[in-house]
Amino acid sequence: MSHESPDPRPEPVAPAALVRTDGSVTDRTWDGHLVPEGYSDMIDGVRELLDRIAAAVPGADLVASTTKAVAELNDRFAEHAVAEPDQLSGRLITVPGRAQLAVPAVHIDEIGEDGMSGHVWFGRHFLGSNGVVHGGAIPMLFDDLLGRFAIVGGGARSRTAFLHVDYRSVAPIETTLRVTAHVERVEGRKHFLRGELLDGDRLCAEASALFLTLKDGQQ
Ligand SMILES: CCCCCCCC(=O)SCCNC(=O)CCNC(=O)[C@H](O)C(C)(C)COP(=O)(O)OP(=O)(O)OC[C@H]1O[C@@H](n2cnc3c(N)ncnc32)[C@H](O)[C@@H]1OP(=O)(O)O
Repeated sequence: MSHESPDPRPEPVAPAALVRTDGSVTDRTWDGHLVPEGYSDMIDGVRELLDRIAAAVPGADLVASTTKAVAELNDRFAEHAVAEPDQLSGRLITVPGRAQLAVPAVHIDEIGEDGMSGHVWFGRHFLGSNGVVHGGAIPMLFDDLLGRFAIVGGGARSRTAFLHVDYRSVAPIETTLRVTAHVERVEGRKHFLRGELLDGDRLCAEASALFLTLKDGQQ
């Protein structure tokens, strides 16, 4: 059984090249590794695939061909495995979601030293139930976004000490939601940050977090 339904996915806005928030273009990760052309498009494609799989009831033919294609891709990617310091995924700071597939892709509209605003669109991959974003995806979004500000400036490595999320109202999937984040205060190594997720003017969730700059030699 198949239903014709309008495709709710927004037009892709992630650029093919890695465009920084000031409009300049880079082809490197934040720690200097060269990124192959089309890498962020590949990540966008895989994100879409996750949404498509979540939303589909495939026939046996499609299940079998997908299983075979995925097995082949797994083998090919295994041949290109690198050690953690050399990996690209998660290190593309200019790409929504840093090319880390577990992280919801936040598109930054404005960014400064102390805060940012942007938007995010959760596809079916992030469905909890009843048209609502999975509750676990929202802390993931905040941890990643707020953690980014803990390294703005000196670029020092930091780690989440606590992340508190209040779910104020449901966050719908397949809807463009607004995201804000700002630094509340800094006390030595301690960076206190806050964030909000909004559907229009309606507050869906808010977060407060403490990130600690790591000491020399701290793992
Ligand atoms: C761009 C990329 C963005 C990605 C962001 C993703 C970030 C992450 O998810 S990191 C992974 C998740 N987090 C972790 O695994 C952290 C595990 N915990 C730890 O490693 C340690 O407990 C760590 C580093 C947080 C703190 O340890 P340590 O550096 O020894 O701090 P410590 O000396 O105990 O405390 C320092 C200060 O922080 C305070 N503090 C520490 N933890 C907490 C806490 N949970 N709540 C409140 N205050 C705290 C202490 O009270 C102390 O305050 P003060 O200086 O005023 O006395």
